[in-house]
Amino acid sequence: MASSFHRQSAANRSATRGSHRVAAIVPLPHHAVVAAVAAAAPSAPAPTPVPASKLIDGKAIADTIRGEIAVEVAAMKQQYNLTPGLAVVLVGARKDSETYVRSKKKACAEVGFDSFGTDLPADVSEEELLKVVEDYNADPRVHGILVQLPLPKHISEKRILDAISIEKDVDGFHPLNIGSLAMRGRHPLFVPCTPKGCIELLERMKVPISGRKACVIGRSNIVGMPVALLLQRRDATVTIVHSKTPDAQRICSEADIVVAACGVAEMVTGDWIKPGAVVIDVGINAKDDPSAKKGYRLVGDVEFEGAAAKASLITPVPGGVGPMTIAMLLQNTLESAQRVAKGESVTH
Ligand SMILES: NC(=O)C1=CN([C@@H]2O[C@H](COP(=O)(O)OP(=O)(O)OC[C@H]3O[C@@H](n4cnc5c(N)ncnc54)[C@H](OP(=O)(O)O)[C@@H]3O)[C@@H](O)[C@H]2O)C=CC1
Ligand SMILES: Nc1nc(=O)c2c([nH]1)NC[C@@H]1CN(c3ccc(C(=O)N[C@@H](CCC(=O)O)C(=O)O)cc3)C=[N+]21
Repeated sequence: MASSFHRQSAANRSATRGSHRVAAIVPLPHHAVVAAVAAAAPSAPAPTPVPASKLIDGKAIADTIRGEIAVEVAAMKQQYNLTPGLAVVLVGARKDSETYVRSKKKACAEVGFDSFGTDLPADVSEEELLKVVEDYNADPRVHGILVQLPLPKHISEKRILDAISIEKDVDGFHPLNIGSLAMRGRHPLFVPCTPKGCIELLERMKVPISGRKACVIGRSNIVGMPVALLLQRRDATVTIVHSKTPDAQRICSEADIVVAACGVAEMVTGDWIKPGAVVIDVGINAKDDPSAKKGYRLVGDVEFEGAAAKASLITPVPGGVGPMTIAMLLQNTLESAQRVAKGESVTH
């Protein structure tokens, strides 16, 4: 049906120099009108689907990694009688944070980890939160501690994150971890989860990194800067663009690999993408969508359809980097438990 409408309108178009309104003024056969109405409802015509061969299926890759982790956990229980444990601390009742924390706990259960959780009210004092972190630092059942961000305004994020014992900092946010990432010959204890997930996607998709031009859009401590450092460690030539960069679009359009982490919904359009580039979209933004059950849907920092038309490979949102972040959190927690099991001392 849809194709017959397209054929019909194409025929009409030649007589009217491309105006789509022709469909309304030139009588169409009944079946074409039905197709036109279907195509117009509920809003714009559906875009051409992105071929599966272009998609980086982060959810499937994360599922594979979680399967690999579950095997390691079972072996560790056998060999060392030790179960990895992750503690997740949530302050306040932000809906998105609650959702993430729930999925982290579920992911722990699925791979056979113990999970510990502390939910605190939004008005908890900094001292009380510090006490929770210190208790987890001292608890031998806990190999990883994650304090869900953002924290309420009255609490110093820096003070809390600095209090997490470096051997349990599975988020990899400690300055020593980031510092090690920036130095040749050094290896951080934990690589931050989202940046690690981006690299894992490139590696599992066999995307060459060495010698390629990469553009990272964003320079935050938790995504942009560490992802740029990781790409650079793998011998990419990396340019970081940020909110004060003039001509970010032109710079980006020269890159073979683009990592978008600017926190601006659908900012990176097709014009930013060099034909054949690989696009990793870290962004998670809620966009109003009355046709969606929840009234919104998730979109990335990349305008997906336009970028996909240019890219050779692209991550979707949801189902791209997000699930990898959780898989990498599990992997970091497993590594932490393995260090304990093997009695490895922690040095930088
Ligand atoms: N999938 C996942 O697991 C995760 C997803 N996210 C998502 O990733 C995105 C980035 O997160 P995060 O790094 O925490 O965000 P931040 O807001 O901390 O940082 C955004 C960065 O983008 C830069 N930026 C902002 N506007 C522009 C612009 N117009 N042009 C170029 N650069 C710009 C900022 O520049 P400047 O430094 O100059 O201000 C800043 O460096 C968000 O969409 C977030 O929701 C985050 C964590 C995990
Ligand atoms: N200490 C700390 N560490 C974090 O790693 C951390 C944090 N705080 N605060 C918030 C951000 C955000 N983040 C995400 C994790 C998973 C998905 C994810 O799984 N997203 C799914 C969709 C989930 C949905 O449907 O809502 C997807 O993209 O497919 C998204 C975002 C971790 N963060």
